[in-house]
Amino acid sequence: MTLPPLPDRPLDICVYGIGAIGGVIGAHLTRAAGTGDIGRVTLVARGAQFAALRDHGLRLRHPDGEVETLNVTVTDRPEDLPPQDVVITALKGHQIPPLAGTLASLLAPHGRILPVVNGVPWWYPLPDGQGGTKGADEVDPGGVLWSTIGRDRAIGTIAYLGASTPEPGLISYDISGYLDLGRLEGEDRSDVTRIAALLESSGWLIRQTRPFVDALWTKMMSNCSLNAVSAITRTPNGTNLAAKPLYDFTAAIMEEVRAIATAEGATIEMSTEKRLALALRNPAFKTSTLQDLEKGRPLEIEPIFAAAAAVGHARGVPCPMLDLAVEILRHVDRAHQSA
Ligand SMILES: NC(=O)C1=CN([C@@H]2O[C@H](COP(=O)(O)OP(=O)(O)OC[C@H]3O[C@@H](n4cnc5c(N)ncnc54)[C@H](OP(=O)(O)O)[C@@H]3O)[C@@H](O)[C@H]2O)C=CC1
Ligand SMILES: CC(C)(CO)C(=O)C(=O)O
Repeated sequence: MTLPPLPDRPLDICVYGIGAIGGVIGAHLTRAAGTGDIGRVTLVARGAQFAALRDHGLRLRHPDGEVETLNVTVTDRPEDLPPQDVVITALKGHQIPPLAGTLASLLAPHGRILPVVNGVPWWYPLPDGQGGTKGADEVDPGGVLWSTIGRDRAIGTIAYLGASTPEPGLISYDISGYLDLGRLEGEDRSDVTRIAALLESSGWLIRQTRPFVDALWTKMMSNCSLNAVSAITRTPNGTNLAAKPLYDFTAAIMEEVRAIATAEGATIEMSTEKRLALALRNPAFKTSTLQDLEKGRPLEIEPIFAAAAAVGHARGVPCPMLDLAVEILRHVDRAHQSA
């Protein structure tokens, strides 16, 4: 990796996309702005969310129900911001490629990007068939992020938590959790260590699972199954898992993703039964895919489900249940978008 090191001063941070996850991360960082290693913290939002945050601050509903109001520095004009040391994107997978140029311009030459995203991340290297690597086409069509931003700048970031946006300006932190940060084995991790410490100082629980592919595919196991089934049925995990055929469908996808993970050199330690039992602890939680469906938004089908299936196909791992879920979701999404 030939990136210049991060500067030896507090780091300016921009959180790009203030929805559920960006709202929770942005709130924590804003509270800690100007302390320790955290410099200025700026949020990038748009539309009604931008107006509400600017005019009334960010209201964070904690998992215990308490609501905290924070004054935030927010803009809807990222092009006006000075170069940032760290950019955290909390966008849907399909919302990132169109922002490749904006994100590249926003980053200082030494800037790092933390894409908090479910699914196969755009920086995840897959064989290009010519002895090199490339990103997943389903995630980064045409390799625009790969070539414009560059995968070296990206620090893998996985959100193990549940959040939602009930109304503009209100971020609901529904299921408390942690962020898992990492790079692939063999890559320089000094920036990971520093940014992990910085996030921890803002009140986050941070893990740095090694090898990081284990964390990545463990999360993928949940998303490909729980998120898919909830969007197909339009009901939360608790309702789905109470019906044996849906429990079995969810579990079958989990096992397929486990096999794909193994082919990718990753180990998913958690058993399918344990993961499903964990989901049942929050039976009413609506996955982010179900939240999108209910809000009439496009679903993250290609970056999460189709990309995972594509990795399976490329590795020769059969994943018929995941394929079925992808096809049903594409139909659901098409019907929904044309309604
Ligand atoms: N919600 C959850 O519990 C979890 C989500 N995740 C993952 O985290 C990622 C983020 O998800 P989540 O927070 O739920 O998504 P949200 O849709 O809640 O948030 C995305 C935000 O980015 C905004 N945005 C999109 N494009 C732009 C743009 N060009 N300029 C400014 N703002 C923009 C959206 O605005 P607008 O509303 O106008 O589109 C929205 O506010 C996803 O990959 C998701 O799968 C991971 C773990 C849990
Ligand atoms: C909370 C969880 C793990 C559910 O699968 C998730 O990541 C999501 O809703 O996107």
